[in-house]
Amino acid sequence: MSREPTRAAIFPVDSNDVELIRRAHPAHWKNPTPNGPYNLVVIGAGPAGLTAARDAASLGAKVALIERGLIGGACVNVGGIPSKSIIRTARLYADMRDAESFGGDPPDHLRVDFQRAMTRMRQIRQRISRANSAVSVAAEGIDLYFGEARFAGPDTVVVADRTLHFKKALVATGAHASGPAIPGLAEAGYLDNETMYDLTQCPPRLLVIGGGPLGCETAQAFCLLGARVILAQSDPMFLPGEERDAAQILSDALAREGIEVRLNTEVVAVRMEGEKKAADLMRDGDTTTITVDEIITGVGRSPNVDGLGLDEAGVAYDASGIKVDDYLRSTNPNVYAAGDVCLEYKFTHTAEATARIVVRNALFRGRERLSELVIPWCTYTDPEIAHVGLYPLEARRNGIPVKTYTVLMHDVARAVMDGEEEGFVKIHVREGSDRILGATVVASHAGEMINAVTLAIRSGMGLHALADVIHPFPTQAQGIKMAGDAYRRTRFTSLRRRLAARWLAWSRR
Ligand SMILES: Cc1cc2nc3c(=O)[nH]c(=O)nc-3n(C[C@H](O)[C@H](O)[C@H](O)COP(=O)(O)OP(=O)(O)OC[C@H]3O[C@@H](n4cnc5c(N)ncnc54)[C@H](O)[C@@H]3O)c2cc1C
Ligand SMILES: NC(=O)c1ccc[n+]([C@@H]2O[C@H](COP(=O)([O-])OP(=O)(O)OC[C@H]3O[C@@H](n4cnc5c(N)ncnc54)[C@H](O)[C@@H]3O)[C@@H](O)[C@H]2O)c1
Repeated sequence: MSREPTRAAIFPVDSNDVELIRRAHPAHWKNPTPNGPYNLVVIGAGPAGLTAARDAASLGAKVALIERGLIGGACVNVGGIPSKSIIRTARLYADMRDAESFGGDPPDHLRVDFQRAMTRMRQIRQRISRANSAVSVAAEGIDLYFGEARFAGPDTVVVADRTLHFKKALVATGAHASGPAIPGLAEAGYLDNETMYDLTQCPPRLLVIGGGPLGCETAQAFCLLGARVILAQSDPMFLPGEERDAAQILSDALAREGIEVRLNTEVVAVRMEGEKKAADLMRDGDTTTITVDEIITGVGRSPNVDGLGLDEAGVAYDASGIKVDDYLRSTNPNVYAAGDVCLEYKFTHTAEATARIVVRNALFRGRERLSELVIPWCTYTDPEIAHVGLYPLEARRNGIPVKTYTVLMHDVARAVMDGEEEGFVKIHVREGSDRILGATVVASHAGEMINAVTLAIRSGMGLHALADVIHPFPTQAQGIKMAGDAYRRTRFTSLRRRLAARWLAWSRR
C-alpha cells in the first residue's frame, strides 16, 4: 500500500515560492568538477549539513555540500519556519477574538483571511531562505552540488555524473514524515508537513492525527485560523514525554479553543464518502465515525537512509537511523552523521549543535561528545511548553533524589498584566543541594524563558546563584528567578532565623 500523502496544490504556489526555489535550488545550477579529495563531503543541506559545511569551509577545509531538494531542509521549507509563521497569525486572531479581556473591542465582523496568512508565511519563508541561497553558499568557498547523493564505496560519493572522494563524510539527510498504516488513508488522501503548507484554503473540518508537537501545534493553529478541528491521539495524553500537568494544561487549552480532543483514540480506517473523508475512531473498543474535509498526519518522523548506499560505505543503520557512537562516528570511521538522520531528539538546534561536534571531531581529532550536550526544546502551542534536562521520573529512575521548586505564572506580575497567567515554572534540583537537574516551563513565552535554565545547567550554576541574577521588572522570566528565591528561602533554617532574630533584636536596643 502506498503511504504517500496527497498533494494539496502544485508547489510553487505563488511568486514567493518561485523566488524560494530560484535561491534554494536554481534551475540551471552547474555542479562543480571535483578537483582531488575533499576534507569533508556533506550530504544534505538542512540545518545540520549547512552548519557543518559553513564551519568547515570557514576554517579552511575543502568542502562539498550535496542537496537533492531545497537548501534549508525541513526547517526552512516544510518545518519550523512555515509552522511558526502561521502560528503567529493564528495568535493574532486569538487576541482579536479575546480583545474584551484586554479592555478592547473585538472587531465587529472578524473574518479570518486564511490565504493572507499563508501568503505571509510564504513571504517569510523566502525571505529567510535568502541567507542560505545557492549563490551565497558557493561564495563561502563551498563546492555546492545538486542531485541525489549515494555512497559508491567507503570513501566515495556519487552525485549526478560526478564522483567525489573524501577523507571524511557527514550524512545529514534528515527525516521525513512517517506515514501511518491506516487502511484506506492513502486512497482517501491526506496531508503531512511536506504538503500542508501548500494549502490555499482552510479545510472547514479537519482531522489531525497525532498529538506530539507537530499535531498539537498544527491543530491549534488551524483551529484559530477557522477550521473545526478534531485531534486524535493514541496515547492517554498529548506530548507523552512531557510532565503530566504540562500536558494537561495544553489539553485543557486546546479543548477551550474548541478543538475536539480525542485522547486514547486510534484512527482505524478512512474512506471517501462523496467529497468528504470518513474516519473511524476507536477508543476502548468503541468505534465512532467522523466526517471531515481534510486529514493532516503528525505521527513521527523516519530517518532518510534509503538509497544512500550506506551498505557500500560500511555504515550501519536501522529504522531509527544511522548508528553513531558518542562522537557521532558511524561504523565507517570516516563517516559521521548529525541531525535528524541519527538523533532521537529531532530539532533544528540539535541538528546544528551535532554538526559542530562533527566538524571538530572529524577534521580536528576532537573528542566532543553528544552526551555532553544540554538540549532544551519547546512546543510552540499557546501556552508554550519548554523543557531542559531531566524529568523527575527519569531522575528517580536513576536513583537521584529530586526536589522541585514551582512558581505559578499567575503569581508572576508581568504574566498577569499580559493576560497570560496560565502555566508554571518548575525547576528540579538534586535534593539537599541547589544543583539543577532540569526544568519545565509552561507559559506564553516558555521557549524564551527556558534559556536561562539551560545556561545555568550548562555553566554549572546552581539555583541559589540563579536567584541572585537580577531580572528586569516586570518580565515573565522573573518566574525563573522566583523559583530560585523559593529555593533560597528554604535555606533559612530555624537556627539561622533564630540567630538573625536575636541579632536584630540586639540591634534595636
Ligand atoms: C512541521 C515541523 C515543525 C518543526 N518545528 C520545529 C521547531 O519549532 N523547532 C525545532 O527545533 N525543530 C522543529 N522541527 C524539526 C526540524 O525541522 C528538524 O529537526 C531539522 O530540520 C533537522 O535538520 P537536519 O539538517 O538534520 O535535516 P533536514 O532539515 O531534514 O535536512 C536534510 C536535507 O538532506 C537532503 N537529502 C536527503 N537525502 C539526500 C540525498 N540522498 N542526497 C542529497 N540530499 C539529501 C534533504 O533534501 C534535506 O534538504 C520541525 C519539524 C517539522 C516537520
Ligand atoms: N516545536 C518543535 O520543536 C517541533 C514541532 C514539530 C515537530 N518537531 C519535531 O518533529 C518530530 C516529529 O513530531 P511529531 O509530533 O510528528 O512526532 P512525535 O513522535 O513526537 O508524536 C507523534 C504522536 O502521534 C501519536 N500517534 C502515533 N500514531 C498514531 C495514530 N495512528 N493515531 C493517533 N496518534 C498516533 C503518538 O502517540 C505520538 O504522541 C519530533 O521529533 C519533533 O521533535 C518539533
